[in-house]
Amino acid sequence: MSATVIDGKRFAEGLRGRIADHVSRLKSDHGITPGLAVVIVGHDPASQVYVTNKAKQTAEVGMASFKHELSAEVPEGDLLELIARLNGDDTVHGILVQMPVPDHIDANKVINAIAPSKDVDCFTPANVGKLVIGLPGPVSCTPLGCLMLLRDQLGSLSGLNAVIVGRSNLVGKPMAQLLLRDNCTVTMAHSRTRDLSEVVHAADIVIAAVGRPQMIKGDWIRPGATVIDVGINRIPAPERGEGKTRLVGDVEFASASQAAGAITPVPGGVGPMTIACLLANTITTASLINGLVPPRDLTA
Ligand SMILES: NC(=O)C1=CN([C@@H]2O[C@H](COP(=O)(O)OP(=O)(O)OC[C@H]3O[C@@H](n4cnc5c(N)ncnc54)[C@H](OP(=O)(O)O)[C@@H]3O)[C@@H](O)[C@H]2O)C=CC1
Ligand SMILES: Nc1nc(=O)c2c([nH]1)NC[C@@H]1CN(c3ccc(C(=O)N[C@@H](CCC(=O)O)C(=O)O)cc3)C=[N+]21
Repeated sequence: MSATVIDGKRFAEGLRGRIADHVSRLKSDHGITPGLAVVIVGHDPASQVYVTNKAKQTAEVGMASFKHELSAEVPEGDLLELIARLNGDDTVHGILVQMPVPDHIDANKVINAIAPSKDVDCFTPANVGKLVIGLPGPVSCTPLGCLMLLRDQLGSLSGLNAVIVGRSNLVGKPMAQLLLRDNCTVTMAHSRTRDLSEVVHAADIVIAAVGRPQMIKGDWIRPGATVIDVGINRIPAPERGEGKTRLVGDVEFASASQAAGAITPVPGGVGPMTIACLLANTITTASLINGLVPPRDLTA
């Protein structure tokens, strides 16, 4: 069997189109231009690409985009001061500090400095709490993107066995909350999980968020399962020429796509959805800051 390849890139384009429509309504009906500030510390080339894509897509949907690049040696206090300034800036409705930050900076301090009302990553304890108990607010971007692709593919997720490999605050944990909300039976696997291949084999839905290139093999996948590959790993690709690299996920795509019913590719799967959901969250925060009800249909 050969799986349906889920086109996250195209799905994200559609979502950005709906976001652009909503932005123009916010402008014309309420005089609000949603604004997103992205802060990057250091010069990691992969992060730079990601931040540049984000800025470009933010502008394309009609939002205001603010980019702040700080040197890798910036003192923690300067970063916290910048965040405080953005918290107080009425043209900014969303603040994203690209992770990871350099070792001399305490990531928890940075997260806690962001006003929850502008926390479009859904990193602050206040917003994580809202997510868990189901109150309106931003929803973690990557998990939200995965959920949208799953709903589009499967319709109802009710009663399905979902296995999430990886338990980070960024992906695994919020993913579990969203799938639980959609009535999946959720299992979280991690580096101490025994018999991982068997745990994965029980899943109707597999979410791979490990950060290990092609670790999850095709024969672990239950025939017909839906596989969402969050991993973004750059590996050497000598076949493309000396020193060249390519992106692969955490799933061995060639073998897994023989077993799965549907599977996301890397690139072109979850990644573009993450950025589109970030823009959707900026509409949510811009609405709430201005006392408006955030649109529910955008990411439904
Ligand atoms: N597409 C997108 O938009 C995004 C992609 N990513 C990518 O997703 C991947 C995961 O990111 P992130 O969640 O931040 O990663 P983290 O490194 O924070 O977490 C990795 C998780 O995988 C678990 N793990 C590590 N090794 C194994 C193993 N051998 N078997 C089982 N579990 C294991 C770890 O377990 P333990 O807790 O026990 O250590 C941990 O929970 C990365 O490739 C990242 O680049 C991330 C964000 C967005
Ligand atoms: N505060 C914060 N929030 C994040 O959401 C966050 C972060 N920090 N740090 C890093 C990770 C990683 N991440 C990605 C998002 C999109 C792509 C993406 O668009 N990928 C394209 C390919 C891009 C390429 O070619 O390099 C794709 O998969 O098709 C990748 C990675 C968000 N993260």
